Amino acid sequence: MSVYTAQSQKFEGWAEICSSSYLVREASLQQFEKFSMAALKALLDTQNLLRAQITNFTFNLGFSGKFYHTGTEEEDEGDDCLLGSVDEFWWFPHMWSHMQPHLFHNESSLVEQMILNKKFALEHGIPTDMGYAVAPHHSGVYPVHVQLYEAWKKVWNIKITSTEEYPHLKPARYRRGFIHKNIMVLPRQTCGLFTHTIFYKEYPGGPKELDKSIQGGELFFTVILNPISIFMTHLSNYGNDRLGLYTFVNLANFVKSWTNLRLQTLPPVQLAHKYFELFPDQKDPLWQNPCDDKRHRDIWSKEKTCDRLPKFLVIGPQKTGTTALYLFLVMHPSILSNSPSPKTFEEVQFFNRNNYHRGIDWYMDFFPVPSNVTTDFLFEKSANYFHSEEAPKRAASLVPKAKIITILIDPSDRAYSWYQHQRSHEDPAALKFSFYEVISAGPHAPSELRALQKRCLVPGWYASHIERWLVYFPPCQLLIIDGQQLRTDPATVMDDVQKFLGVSPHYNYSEALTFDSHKGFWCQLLEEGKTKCLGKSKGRKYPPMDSDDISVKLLSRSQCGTLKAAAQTGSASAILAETGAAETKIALRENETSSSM
Ligand SMILES: Nc1ncnc2c1ncn2[C@@H]1O[C@H](COP(=O)(O)OS(=O)(=O)O)[C@@H](OP(=O)(O)O)[C@H]1O
Repeated sequence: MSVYTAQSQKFEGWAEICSSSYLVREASLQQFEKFSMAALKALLDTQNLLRAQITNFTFNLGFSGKFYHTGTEEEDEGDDCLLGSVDEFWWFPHMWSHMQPHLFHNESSLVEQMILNKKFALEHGIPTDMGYAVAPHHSGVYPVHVQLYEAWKKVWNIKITSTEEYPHLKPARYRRGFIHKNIMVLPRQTCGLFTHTIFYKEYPGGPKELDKSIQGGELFFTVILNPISIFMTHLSNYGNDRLGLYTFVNLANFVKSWTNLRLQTLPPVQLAHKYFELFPDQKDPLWQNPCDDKRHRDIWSKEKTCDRLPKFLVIGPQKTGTTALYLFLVMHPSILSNSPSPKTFEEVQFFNRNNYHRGIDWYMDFFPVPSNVTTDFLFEKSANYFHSEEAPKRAASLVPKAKIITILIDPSDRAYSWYQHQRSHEDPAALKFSFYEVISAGPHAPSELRALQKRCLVPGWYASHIERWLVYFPPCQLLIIDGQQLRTDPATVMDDVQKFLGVSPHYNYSEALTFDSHKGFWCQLLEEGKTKCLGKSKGRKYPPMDSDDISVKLLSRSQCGTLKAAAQTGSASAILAETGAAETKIALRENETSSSM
C-alpha cells in the first residue's frame, strides 16, 4: 500500500496524517421509475469530473429489478438508457422488490427474491460478480439476520456489504467493520444527502449548512478522519438540481486544495481487504442486544425476541462445583437454563470461543421463551468463561445487565481435581505424567506436558481473571461463592444466591436438599426419600492430595508469577479482599439491608 503524507497547507497546527485515503461512492438506483436521461447525464458528468481528481473513480449502482419499466414513458426510456450504459458503472444488488430482508424469516423466500433479481441482472447484462451487496435500510446486516447472510452467499456469492448501523448509527467516526460468515461488513459513512430527494435551496438549515459541511465541516472531516469512506445516496440527487454532483465534486476539490491527501478508489473486494489490513482488530464482531437500540429494534425480525437471553451467567472456573450449583439452581421454579448442546452438554460455551461467531440467533435458540419476562430468570453455566480473555467483553456487550456468578476453591484443589478429571477421560498426557510432573514442568519440558500444565494452572489465576471481569461488570453484578461452603452447606449458599439475583418466590433449599452419605455430597431430595445426585464424574474417588505434599507447596509458588499475593493463598476471602470483589459482598449486604427495611 502506498502511504501518502498529508500536511495541511493552510490549517496550522495539523501535523501529519499518515494514511492513504480511499473513497468509494455509491449511488443507489432503487427504483428505476425515478430515473431519467437527464439524471444519467448528470451521473456520468459527475463521474467524469471526479475521475479528474480520483483515478478510475466509478459509481457503484444498486438495482431492484422489480421496478424496471414500471414508470412513465420518459422514465422507462431512462431505464433503458441506464442499462445501455451498464459498462460505465459498477453494480450491486439490492433486494428484488426493495423489501427489508429482516422481514423474511424463511431463508428460502429470501433466496427466491434474490434469484429474481439475479435473473434480471443476467438478462440485462448487469455484472453479477462484484461480490458486493447492500440491504435496503441496513436491514439484516446489523443486527445480523443470519438468513440474509446465508441467502446472499448462496445466490450472489457476496463477500462484502456495508452499513451505518454497527455498532450503532452515531457518531460516524465510531462506526466499525466486522466479518461474519465470511462476509466482510464495512462501515458506511454519511454524506449529508438524505434518502428523500432534496434540492440545494431546500437543504436542511439552508444551503450554507451544506457548504459548511463540505468546506472544512462534517463531510470534509469524515474523509479526513476515515481512511476509507463509503457514501451512499439516491440517484435522484444526481438529477434534479444536481446536488450530488455539487457536493462530491466540491468536496474532492476542497480536499485537493487544502490537504496533501490523495483520494483513491478501489473495487469493493479490494477495498474490504484494504480495510481489514488497516483495522485487523475489527475483524471479530461484538454482538449487542438488538433491543437496546431503537434503530436496531426497528430492523430486527418480529419473529425473534430479545427475551431469550440470560439474566445471569455462572462462569466457572472448572472443577469448583459449578455443576452442583447448576443442579441446585434449576430446582428453583423461576430459574430456567438453556437446552443442552449435543457437543458440550449443559454448557453452551458461547462467549469464550468460536461458537460466538455463529451469532446471537444461534445462542438464543438454546433458551426457552420465558412465560413471564419479569419473574423468570434464564441463565447459562459455562465453566470455561472464567479464564477466557474474550468472554467478559463479549458478555458485557450482549448482556450488560447480567449478573455474574463465580465459585472459588483452593486453587491447588482445583488443579488436582482437574488433573484427575483429565486422567479419567484418558488424556494421554495426564495418564503419562504425575501431578507433580505436571505442575513442576519447566520451560524445556515436552510440549504436551507444558500444554497440560497450562490448561491445569491458568484457570487458577483467580485474581487476574476476576480483575478482567471487573473491567466490564461493576462489582455489584458479581457474586463470588465459596466453593467449600457450597460443598458443605449448600442451603445457605443458595439463600445468598437467591438474594443476589432478586429471584422470587424464595425457595427453601434446606428442605429441598439432603446429604447423601453414599455419594458423600449434598443432593436433591426427591419423593419417598430418594435422591438425585450428580453423576460419577462429579465427586470422583481418587487418592487425596496430602496438604504437606511437595506438589501443594510447589503449586502455590507456581501461581505466584501472575497472582497477587493474597490470591496465591487460594482462600476465597483473601481473593475477595484483594480483587475488590469484596465490594460485591458489601453490596450484597447493603442490598439485604435495604430490602429488609
Ligand atoms: N453436591 C455435589 N455433588 C458433586 N460434586 C460436588 C458437589 N458439590 C461440590 N462438588 C464438587 O464439584 C466438583 C466438580 O466441579 P464442577 O462441576 O465445576 O466440574 S466441571 O468443571 O463441570 O467438570 C467435584 O470435584 P471432584 O471431587 O474432583 O470430582 C466436587 O468436589
